Amino acid sequence: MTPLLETRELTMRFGGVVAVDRVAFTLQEAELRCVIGPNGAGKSTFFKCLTGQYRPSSGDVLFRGESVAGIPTHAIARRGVGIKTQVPNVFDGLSARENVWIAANKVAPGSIADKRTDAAMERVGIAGIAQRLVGQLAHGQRQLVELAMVIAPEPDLILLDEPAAGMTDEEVDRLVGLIAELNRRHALVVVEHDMQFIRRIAKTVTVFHQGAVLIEGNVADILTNDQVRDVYLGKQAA
Ligand SMILES: Nc1ncnc2c1ncn2[C@@H]1O[C@H](COP(=O)(O)OP(=O)(O)OP(=O)(O)O)[C@@H](O)[C@H]1O
Repeated sequence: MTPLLETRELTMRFGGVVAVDRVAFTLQEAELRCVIGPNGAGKSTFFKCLTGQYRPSSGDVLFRGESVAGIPTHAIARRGVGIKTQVPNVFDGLSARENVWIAANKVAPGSIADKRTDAAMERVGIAGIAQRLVGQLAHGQRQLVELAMVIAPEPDLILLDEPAAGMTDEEVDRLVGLIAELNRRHALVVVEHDMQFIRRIAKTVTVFHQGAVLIEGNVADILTNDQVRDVYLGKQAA
């Protein structure tokens, strides 16, 4: 079966630094995959190659078997990929609902956008702040508005880069439940540094180290793996 998302020999160099080194990654329909690794392991660069923020130096990224390497982020989104980057992507001067509506309207204009906007806000739990200006919301609420913007176009695949960053404990609790709920309808790739968060959401985990995949497996095995512990502690992998 053609994977939903695949990378082949994916490589990204910055001058002499090989940030992503011939990575082969496969995600099937309906999967939830977490990508972890210590600082500088290449997670963000890998994410940016998936989302069109970077054009890979070599290798390929395939969505449903078609190459998307190097095409712009908005074009990848239009193919059915919801993307939440680390950089906020909201209009502060507009209401929460207006922001979500703009995202929905890009893919399905008119009354369908209205329906999808309300459904996404309900799913994320922000219907109560629909009319509030985004610029006046707390950080965690803004993150939820961004998540509603990601799901409103009803993507097949959702890519999240460090979604728990800067959230309060309460907001993280909510995000944990939300990711499980999202995974009932969407495949997800979650890039995350925070191991406590990973412990709570992950099923299958891919560990990056020095730009390459060190190991892949179920979360319980990964979190008790000696090699993984060593690279997090800054020791050389065996
Ligand atoms: N724009 C860039 N120019 C030059 N080098 C870069 C650039 N972006 C990343 N790198 C280098 O590539 C390597 C991988 O960085 P990357 O940010 O992808 O790692 P990461 O796993 O996301 O780390 P972190 O958890 O700290 O965000 C590092 O050595 C980093 O210094």
